[in-house]
Amino acid sequence: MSRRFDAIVIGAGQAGTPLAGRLSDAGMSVALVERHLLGGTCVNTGCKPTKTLVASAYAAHMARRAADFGVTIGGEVGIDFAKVRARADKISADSRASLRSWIDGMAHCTLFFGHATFEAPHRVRVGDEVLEANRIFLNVGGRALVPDMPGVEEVPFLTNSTILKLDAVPRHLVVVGGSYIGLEFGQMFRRFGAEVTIVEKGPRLIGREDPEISDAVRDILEAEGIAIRTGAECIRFAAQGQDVLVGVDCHEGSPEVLGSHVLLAVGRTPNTDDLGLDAAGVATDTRGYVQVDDRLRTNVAHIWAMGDCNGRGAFTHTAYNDFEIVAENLLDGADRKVTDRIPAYALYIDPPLGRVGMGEAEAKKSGHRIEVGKRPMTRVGRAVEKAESLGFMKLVTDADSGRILGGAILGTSGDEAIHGVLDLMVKQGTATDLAHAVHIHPTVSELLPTIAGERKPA
Ligand SMILES: Cc1cc2nc3c(=O)[nH]c(=O)nc-3n(C[C@H](O)[C@H](O)[C@H](O)COP(=O)(O)OP(=O)(O)OC[C@H]3O[C@@H](n4cnc5c(N)ncnc54)[C@H](O)[C@@H]3O)c2cc1C
Ligand SMILES: NC(=O)c1ccc[n+]([C@@H]2O[C@H](COP(=O)([O-])OP(=O)(O)OC[C@H]3O[C@@H](n4cnc5c(N)ncnc54)[C@H](O)[C@@H]3O)[C@@H](O)[C@H]2O)c1
Repeated sequence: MSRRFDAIVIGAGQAGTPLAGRLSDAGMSVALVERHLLGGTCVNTGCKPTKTLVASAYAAHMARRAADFGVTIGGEVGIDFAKVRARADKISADSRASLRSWIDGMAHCTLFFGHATFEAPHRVRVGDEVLEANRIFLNVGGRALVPDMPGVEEVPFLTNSTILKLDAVPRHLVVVGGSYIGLEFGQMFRRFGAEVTIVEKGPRLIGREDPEISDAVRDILEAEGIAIRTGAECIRFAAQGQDVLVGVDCHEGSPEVLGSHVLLAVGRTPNTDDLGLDAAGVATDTRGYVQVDDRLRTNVAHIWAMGDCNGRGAFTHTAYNDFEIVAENLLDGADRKVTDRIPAYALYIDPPLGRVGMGEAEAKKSGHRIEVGKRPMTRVGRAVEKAESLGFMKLVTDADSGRILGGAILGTSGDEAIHGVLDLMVKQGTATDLAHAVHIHPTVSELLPTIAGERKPA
């Protein structure tokens, strides 16, 4: 016997749970299915634990720099890694508990724990239960990609999930992949006391950013003693006693790195391979991402896909925005679209990189005649006062219309201050609008109007 619902939501991630809540509030009966932990990646193995660990690493770093501020600390700064980990574990657990009480309070929502697979376009199996619904919403997220690199099966390796279970700081952490996950964990473990080597196959770190951002990030990390090997074209692994030998074959430097631990941070893959999508006729692309239209409908009219599994975003805020698009279109008569979203994100190294819209190279490539306003953080009063003046801020505008095309703040509070640019872009503001805004002193944001007024052809 199957159980009928108005809607089935598969995955209690960043879009699934709020959607279940809105549908339930609208009086619909909802089955919410989760196979592992409520909150998905962000809460359990992504944003929340990592940003908690980043905060501990920052505290250690600032404690080591105490003398710069005229503060004395009696003796060396130590790391109580068990406490560091417990803090992250608790923040994730608290978040799960709060999600559980939210879901339990939903009037028309039934929570099923188990792995969901399609049996037919309207039918989903979860263990012994068979669920049916007129509408089905996928929010199944993704997991760490483990490519078929030579030797990878023969050595123990860590992913973003398993690294959170370490009981001690690795002696030498070799991070494969020089993007978000690799750089955040790399810097954090360096600050916890590990030797760290980051191995990136591309010619530079965070290869999607403007080269000057990649270069500045590299300088920041190297200044903390992190070894960086870019252009590592032939990565391979071999066990050597308790350690792992990572072959990098770079053009210069040692051809191999011997690490006590290896973290694979080379991208993510969607959790769509074991969902029985064929039984529902839902199409995916060659990498397994569910194909959706601008309103997040799949090729099957009663099935939607939200969050990382649709390949249209890879962040918590984009997954949550997917929920807003689907819910408002369905329940409020709205017509919201993914393409209305302005790309924005932050890289949580220290100092953080806040990014919005296009970079300089991308703006040029897309045919704009551009102007750029730029300032090093050494000329941002607040950064100097805080003795955190690494990095720079940059604004990219269209020379003809004055429209803001994008911005980057690699610097203290860059993740927060970038929202001043983002909010103006949402309203299609111009550089003159920004230049005329009177920002609060002393802040990092107060220099945004200044660089908007000082922009030059680029
Ligand atoms: C280390 C790391 C750090 C990150 N830091 C940030 C950050 O600082 N800021 C940011 O914006 N983003 C960050 N992200 C990305 C962010 O975590 C994801 O973009 C976000 O969690 C995606 O949400 P989602 O709802 O699409 O999927 P998820 O949160 O992954 O949720 C999917 C859920 O579906 C469940 N599921 C899967 N298949 C099935 C099935 N067949 N049946 C039942 N349940 C199923 C899973 O168990 C999971 O709970 C980070 C990611 C990582 C890995
Ligand atoms: N602050 C944040 O918002 C945040 C933090 C962490 C993760 N995330 C999300 O998680 C996702 C995954 O992050 P990620 O860093 O794993 O992936 P990514 O796709 O951003 O970067 C993967 C990196 O690994 C490199 N690479 C690929 N194959 C390699 C190989 N064989 N050897 C060496 N290097 C190789 C790539 O060139 C690239 O630099 C991101 O898309 C991001 O959205 C976000």
